[in-house]
Amino acid sequence: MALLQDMAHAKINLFLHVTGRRDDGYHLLDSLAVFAGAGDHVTLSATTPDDEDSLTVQGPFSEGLEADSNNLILKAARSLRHEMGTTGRTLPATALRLEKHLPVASGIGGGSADAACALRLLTRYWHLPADMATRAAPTLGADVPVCLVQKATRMEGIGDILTPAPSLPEMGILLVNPGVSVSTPSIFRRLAATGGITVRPSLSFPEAGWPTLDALIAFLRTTENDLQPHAIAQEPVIATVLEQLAALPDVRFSRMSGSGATCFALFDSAEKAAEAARHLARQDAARDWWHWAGPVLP
Ligand SMILES: C[C@](O)(CO)[C@H](O)COP(=O)(O)OP(=O)(O)OC[C@H]1O[C@@H](n2ccc(N)nc2=O)[C@H](O)[C@@H]1O
Ligand SMILES: Nc1ncnc2c1ncn2[C@@H]1O[C@H](COP(=O)(O)OP(=O)(O)OP(=O)(O)O)[C@@H](O)[C@H]1O
Repeated sequence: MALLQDMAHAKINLFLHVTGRRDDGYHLLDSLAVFAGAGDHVTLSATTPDDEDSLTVQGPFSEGLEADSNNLILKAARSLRHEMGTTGRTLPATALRLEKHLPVASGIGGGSADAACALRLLTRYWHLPADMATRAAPTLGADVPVCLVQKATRMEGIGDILTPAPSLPEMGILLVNPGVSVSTPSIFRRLAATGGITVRPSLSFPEAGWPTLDALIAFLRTTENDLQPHAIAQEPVIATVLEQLAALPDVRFSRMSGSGATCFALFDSAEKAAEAARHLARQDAARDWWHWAGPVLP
């Protein structure tokens, strides 16, 4: 019987600037990440005391995703056990279940969101201090810290310096993935190979936030996703997705998230996003694409 459950929501980078490169090859970023209602479901059940933590994976995007020790959910469990290592406290084994609804390797942080979700669930189940999950998160991936927070956040550093975003307007979002998986390292490698770090003046967020979608969009138009041209060069279908999004009824803004291939479009409401999704689904080009429409989380 499931004891605890939580959702691993999709992370969307409304903009993503690459501002530098560290000696270890990791890139310095500036990004505004928000979370959509779309997400994977993770449940935790108790298991017999002698068992190891286990994982089963189901759901529409489970195919090809191994439930083995490389899965970020089991890595999250190991990282917390490692953090506890020196205290001598025994943590009971758990049976974790992932229902995978987000496309894998798609720029919306699915694996990172799962890892963060597992950290939240295990911290609750094992009654661990919250800062243990905060310490473990960056060891699991650059997007895991922001996914642990799961709220609109400015990401800086390599994704490890987080500041709550100022207030955002209500809006609807449509996420579209054309069914190509994109490896994040390959897109950063493409960017590095072109020496392509754009020097910009530092960006300031309005302290009072963006009271309307118009205000947010005016701000987003001063920004870019620096990974987008490199992802399009690798997967030209992303340009087709962006063309389709820009042509949707009532669309206000569209762009690629993260390292792709998922693109997003913003609307005045979740209802308008859902209406646009129905329109998109009728287009031949989009017949096999994954999409999700709904609210951006507050
Ligand atoms: C593109 C973003 O999704 C934006 O939110 C993230 O920066 C990527 O986060 P992620 O997928 O959790 O990334 P990781 O799994 O930690 O890193 C994958 C690879 O991407 C590159 N990488 C990642 C993050 C970063 N700030 N600089 C990088 O250069 C590195 O080559 C790294 O080996
Ligand atoms: N639970 C998981 N869900 C998805 N991918 C996982 C998981 N565990 C391990 N992985 C591996 O992590 C890699 C990245 O997957 P993920 O879905 O997080 O990419 P992404 O959406 O591009 O993330 P980001 O936006 O953080 O770059 C995949 O190649 C996959 O094999």
